[in-house]
Amino acid sequence: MAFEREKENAATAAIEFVEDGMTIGLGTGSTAKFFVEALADEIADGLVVRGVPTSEETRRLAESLGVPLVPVEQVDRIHLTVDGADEVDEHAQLIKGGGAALLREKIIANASDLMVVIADPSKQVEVLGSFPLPVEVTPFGFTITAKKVYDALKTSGISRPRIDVRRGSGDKPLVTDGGNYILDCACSVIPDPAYAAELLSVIPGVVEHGLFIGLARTVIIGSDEGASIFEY
Ligand SMILES: O=C(CO)[C@H](O)[C@H](O)COP(=O)(O)O
Repeated sequence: MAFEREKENAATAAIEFVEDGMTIGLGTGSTAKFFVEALADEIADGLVVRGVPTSEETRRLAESLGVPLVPVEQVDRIHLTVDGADEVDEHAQLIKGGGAALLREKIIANASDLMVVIADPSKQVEVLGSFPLPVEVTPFGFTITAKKVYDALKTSGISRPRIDVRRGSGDKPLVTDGGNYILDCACSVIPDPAYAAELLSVIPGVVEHGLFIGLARTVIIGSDEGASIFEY
C-alpha cells in the first residue's frame, strides 16, 4: 500500500499530544489505524486513556488491541481527536469521508478540545476538490436531495459537479454506520469551501458533509524519516 511509512510516522508523532487520563476520539481509516495501534502500545506500557471510536470499524480494531473504550453517551469531555483526512489545504480545511465515517468523525471532532489530523504528503493540496466530496444523505428522497446538493455546489462556484451514489457490495448503495447513503461529489476544485459547507448544511436530507472547516488545529504530515507538525 502506498505511503504506509509516511502514515505510520504521522500517527506515531501524534502520540506526543496524548496525556494520561485523556478521553480520545479515535479516527477512521488506514492512517488512523496506525494511531490506534501506537496508542495500544502506549497503553500496554502503562498509559491510562479511554477511546471514543468514530466508526464500527475503529471500534472493532480498538477492542481487538485492548484499547479501553467509553460509550459516546457517557462522555462529558473529549480532550483530543486524532484522525486522517482525504485532503488538507494550507488553512487546515479538510475533505473527509473517504471511509464513509464523516458523520461520527465530525461529531467527535467538533466535541473535542483539539483535533489533530494525521496524513501522508499526498493529502496536502493547495485547493480542496480533487478528492470527490462525500455528502451523507438520508435514503428517503436521496435523488431529490442529490439534485439540491448539485444546485448548492453550483451556487458555491463549482462549475460542473458530478454526483454518484457510493456503492457497496452487490452494487447496492453503501449504507453508513448511521444507516445513510453517501453521495460522492466530483468537484475538481472547491473555490469557496466555507460557502459550499454553509449551503450544503441547510439542505433537508443532508445529514452531514465531508468539509471540515475550522475544526483541525494541528496537522501532522508524515515523511520517510519522521513527521512535520503544523499548528493553526
Ligand atoms: O475520513 C475518513 C474516513 O471517513 C478518513 O480519515 C479518510 O478517508 C482518510 O483515510 P486514509 O487514512 O485511509 O487515507
